[in-house]
Amino acid sequence: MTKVLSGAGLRGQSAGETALCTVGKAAAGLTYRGYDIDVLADNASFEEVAYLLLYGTLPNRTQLHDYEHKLMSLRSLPEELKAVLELIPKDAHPMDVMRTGCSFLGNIEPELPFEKQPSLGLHAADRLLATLPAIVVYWYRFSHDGVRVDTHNMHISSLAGHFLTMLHDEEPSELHTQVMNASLILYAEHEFNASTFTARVCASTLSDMHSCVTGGIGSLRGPLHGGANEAAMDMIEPWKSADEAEAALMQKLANKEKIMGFGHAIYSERDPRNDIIKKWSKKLSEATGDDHLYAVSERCEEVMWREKKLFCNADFFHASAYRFMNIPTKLFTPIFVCSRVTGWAAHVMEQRANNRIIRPSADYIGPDHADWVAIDDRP
Ligand SMILES: CC(=O)SCCNC(=O)CCNC(=O)[C@H](O)C(C)(C)COP(=O)(O)OP(=O)(O)OC[C@H]1O[C@@H](n2cnc3c(N)ncnc32)[C@H](O)[C@@H]1OP(=O)(O)O
Ligand SMILES: O=C([O-])CC(=O)C(=O)O
Repeated sequence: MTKVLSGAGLRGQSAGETALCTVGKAAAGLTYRGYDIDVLADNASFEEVAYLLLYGTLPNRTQLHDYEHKLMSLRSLPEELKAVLELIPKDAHPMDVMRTGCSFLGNIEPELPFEKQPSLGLHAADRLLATLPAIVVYWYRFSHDGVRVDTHNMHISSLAGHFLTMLHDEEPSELHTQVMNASLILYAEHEFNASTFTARVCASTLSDMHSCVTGGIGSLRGPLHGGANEAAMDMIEPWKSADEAEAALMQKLANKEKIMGFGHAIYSERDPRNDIIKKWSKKLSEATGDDHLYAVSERCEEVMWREKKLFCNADFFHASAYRFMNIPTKLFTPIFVCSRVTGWAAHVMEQRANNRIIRPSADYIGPDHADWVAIDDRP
């Protein structure tokens, strides 16, 4: 059996410096470059937040206009990439599609020599930010509906609106655009979480942006990280009332199961993003005439706090919010990618600006010495 080391998971250990984000300030706070998450979610567009993370300051009106137009102009997918996406079967997981799409784009549009001109990294980041939503929705609509979506839309400036329009073939309501915008802001950045750390380790070898982001997608996929929004939906979907949810959840806790969408490696009191997405989930529940899903989610929150003192993380109320907007469960974690790519890329740029290869040590727990045994003498 594997021995769990006291330092397992590197919890509480600093692995470097960042100017991008604070997580768990006074046990519960979150800021991006000093701006509080509540303020950003209430006032900013996702594009403003992306600019803040990647370019270092909030854009003025002209800079924002230019940035939005730049991102819009980068939405088209190359024909070779579309051909690859069309080969991926319908039952593939969209996170695998994104991983492949990102990696393939790196073959046909490799990042130019960023060592000589660091700003080339930002161009690769902007291209990924503009194309990742197109990659996943193009594949989804082709494999599920046989439709080749035109991803080059110069009409809708927000990534939130563009994503929902490509997915549903119609422009979203104001409410849906607002919720998606807030969701993208909440998911954009989170210090040295597992996927960002993956991207930074990759960057520290002086690898290219596409490799760093591809690695980030792979790390985010797991249910202990970004995959939790999808896993939370799978859990709550069958429960048709709050009482049914409570009984089923109590059984899961008795079985010592992990409940997806609860707990956090850094926050100890609450996840500040939960109040924000929960508020939007409630608004959507009222707007759609939902008669149980929001109540089920709220009861899960009550039971988990009462029984385990565990709070909802950013993922839990995202599940119901996305369902109310008719987003298929399999696309929940890919939306997280469309947002977190800003954080990953900003960390890659930060790592490159002050780089030393990341190479920690391990505490060796194997045998001191092993005598060689010839192959025919082995048991
Ligand atoms: C966007 C994001 O990535 S947010 C995280 C999304 N992930 C999830 O929602 C998955 C469910 N949550 C978890 O697995 C964990 O809470 C993590 C991975 C987020 C954090 O993990 P850690 O910091 O290692 O916390 P750890 O696992 O040590 O938890 C401490 C105790 O609480 C328990 N616990 C933590 N989270 C949960 C949970 N969701 N359900 C049940 N018990 C839990 C653990 O079993 C452990 O109990 P023990 O001391 O009796 O063994
Ligand atoms: O920070 C973490 O460990 C997980 C994460 O990415 C997030 O909560 O957004």
